[in-house]
Amino acid sequence: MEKLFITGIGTDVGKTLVSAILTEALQADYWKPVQAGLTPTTDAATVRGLVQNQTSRFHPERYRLQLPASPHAAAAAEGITLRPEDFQLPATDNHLIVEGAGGLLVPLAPGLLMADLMQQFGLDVVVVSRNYLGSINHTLLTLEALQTRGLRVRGLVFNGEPNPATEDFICQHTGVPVMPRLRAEAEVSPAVVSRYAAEFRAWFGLAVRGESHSAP
Ligand SMILES: Nc1ncnc2c1ncn2[C@@H]1O[C@H](COP(=O)(O)OP(=O)(O)OP(=O)(O)O)[C@@H](O)[C@H]1O
Ligand SMILES: C[C@H](N)[C@H](N)CCCCCC(=O)O
Ligand SMILES: [Mg+2]
Repeated sequence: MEKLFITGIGTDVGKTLVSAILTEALQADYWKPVQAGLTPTTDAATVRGLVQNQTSRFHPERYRLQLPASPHAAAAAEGITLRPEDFQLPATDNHLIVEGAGGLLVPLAPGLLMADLMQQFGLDVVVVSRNYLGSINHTLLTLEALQTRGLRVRGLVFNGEPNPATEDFICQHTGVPVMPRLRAEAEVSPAVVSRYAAEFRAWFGLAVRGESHSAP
């Protein structure tokens, strides 16, 4: 079973889109433990709207915070303190996609980072790297912090128009497995997610939906 934590090199890098693609590819369950910002929509609602298979289940967020801000600030604004013991992975026999908020070292509470929660869950990690000037540094910092914490990278996803100089350097320098890349799409739709999901299924060794072979 694939149980994957989706993080990124920052906020707005495409974690929710990649989560939707992985959820569709694996017909996995989806869980966003901490949602900061509820309007115009939540990440779980976005993924639900992009996924077409009937198997995926969407587990309720543990925290739904009003402010679209860092989770520690959004929680403080509501007088809430997030604690590690508040979080338990949803029980499921299915594959599971867990989406973080922002990047790896985003604070949840004083002294508590998203990375601490990831270590608590012990899941393999998917890192989303959006291509922009500065993304090499942000990607290498993220991968180094994951390594320092003993978190295993299942795959890196480049998002945005290809930049071979950036992507080749990151791949050669770190040696992390690379998943299919995403182009900048004119619109993000169920059809786009379905197209990428087929590529990701192949990457996982799932030639036909639901039929599994050995993963790389
Ligand atoms: N490849 C792409 N093509 C077109 N639009 C994209 C692409 N990747 C991401 N986007 C858009 O960029 C925005 C940010 O992406 P997304 O919501 O997936 O980021 P995120 O990393 O999940 O952010 P957060 O930290 O808030 O969870 C969204 O509007 C999304 O639809
Ligand atoms: C509100 C936003 N879309 C994310 N959910 C949270 C991003 C937190 C970023 C904190 C930081 O790194 O400064
Ligand atoms: Mg998101």
